[in-house]
This record gives sequence, C-alpha cells and structure tokens, in this order.
Amino acid sequence: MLPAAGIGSRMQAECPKQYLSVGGKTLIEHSILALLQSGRVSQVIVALSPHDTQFVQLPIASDPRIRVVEGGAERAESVMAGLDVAGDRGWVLVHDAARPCLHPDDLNNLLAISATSKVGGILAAPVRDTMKRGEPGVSAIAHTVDRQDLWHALTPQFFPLELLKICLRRALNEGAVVTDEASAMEYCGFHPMLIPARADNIKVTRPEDLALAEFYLTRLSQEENA
Ligand SMILES: Nc1ccn([C@@H]2O[C@H](COP(=O)(O)OP(=O)(O)OP(=O)(O)O)[C@@H](O)[C@H]2O)c(=O)n1
Ligand SMILES: C[C@](O)(CO)[C@H](O)COP(=O)(O)O
Repeated sequence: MLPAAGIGSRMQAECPKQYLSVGGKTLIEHSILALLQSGRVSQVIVALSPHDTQFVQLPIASDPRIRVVEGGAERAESVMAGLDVAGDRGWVLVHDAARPCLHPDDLNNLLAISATSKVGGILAAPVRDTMKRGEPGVSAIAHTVDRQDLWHALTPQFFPLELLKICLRRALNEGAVVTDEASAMEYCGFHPMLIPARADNIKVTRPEDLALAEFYLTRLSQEENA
C-alpha cells in the first residue's frame, strides 16, 4: 500500500512532490518500482488525492498490479482507505510515495520478519545526532534528549493486514495521533520490530532533499547495474 495523496506543501514545488522527476522517473514511480522489483509484492494499492490528474498519465498506471483508491485528509486515512480494499493478502507493506531510495536489501530484511513475527515491524535508522527538545514557541533548547535507543522510523512498515486494519481503525476512531502505522499498533499495545536500515532511505520532504534523492538513486542504479 502506497500513500500518495499528499500535496507536498513543505517541498514548495510546482506540483505535489511525488510527481517530481529524478533520473527520468517520478518519485512515485521509483517508490512503486522499488516494491515491485522485489518479486515479493503482488499488488500495489496507491491512495491518491481526488484532485490527482497526474498519476493516470504515468506508464506505470496501466500496470495490472496497480490499484488506485481515493486518499483522505491525513496520511493515516489514506492508508486506511488502501487497507480497506486490500482483500485477504496476509501481510501488507505500507511505503511512502515520497521515499524513492528504498534499497532492495532493506526491503528483503523487512519481508523476512513474517517468518517469525506475529506483530510485524518497520525499517528504522538509529539517530546519529545529539537530539534537543525545544522550548515551545521559542528557538531555545529545553533539554537534551537521550538518544540511546532512539530511532528514525522509516518505511516500508510491514504488518499482518487484519491486525493493522483493526489497530488503525481503532486508533483513528479514538482520535489517537497516528503519523505512521507503527503508531497505531503501539496504541493498541503491540511492540513492532525495529529493523535496522540505511539512512539513505530518505523521505523527500523539503526542497534540498531532491538533489540528495537524485544522488542516492544514481548510486542505487549503478549498484544494481554493476
Ligand atoms: N493526506 C495524506 C497526506 C500524505 N500522504 C502521503 O504520505 C506520505 C508521507 O507524507 P508527507 O511526506 O508528509 O507528504 P505530504 O503530506 O505531501 O507533505 P507535506 O506535509 O509537506 O504537505 C507521502 O507519500 C504523501 O503523499 C497521503 O497519502 N495522504
Ligand atoms: C511514515 C513516516 O514516513 C515515518 O517516518 C512519517 O511518519 C510520515 O510523516 P509525514 O508527516 O506524513 O511526512
């Protein structure tokens, strides 16, 4: 499942950031292909804005493995819309359309957990910098946050489909803050696995991220063609 119904406001681009191009493909195409090229993904459900007129123009839109649903006002609602049409596929990957640099080794490491875990897990990168909590409303440090066992949550996030649907629906119905799928699982008392992953699986969010994504994608392409 690929949430792709955002407007990319922080990117300050002419179009929603998932349609910015790197290496001749849009970010959303890179993100979908990273899933399909694994050979382990049978269908990709893409949640799009009701105002999206660009996806249908992409060559990948005619791939029979792609299904489109209407996303919601928040990412979690878009994900829920996709899960509601996912059928009975056992496990589901949720991957941001804005994360085009997913490495196949990370994807395979995540997919492997379904052999042993009943809860699921996420790709994550350990925090490297000293972390500060800011004083609310002012640019001043309140205190340093212990970065021991602190991780950046990435995507894909990988869960048993029915369990994720139950947890996400409950979290949304009860007004929980859900910024990733693991948040919903945690809200319902589960402790998803953290799968150590590459820090170059960036979420293209701000203007300066596009050049970085281009560098990482070029390097990934060279590695795959080596
Ligand atoms: N209502 C929403 C909001 C976001 N997303 C998707 O969730 C992913 C991660 O969200 P984010 O990086 O925040 O994207 P945007 O919401 O588009 O960015 P911004 O917050 O800067 O507007 C993106 O692929 C985005 O398209 C979605 O499917 N539905
Ligand atoms: C799902 C996610 O990419 C994990 O880090 C992140 O929570 C998305 O947050 P956003 O505010 O919707 O970009």
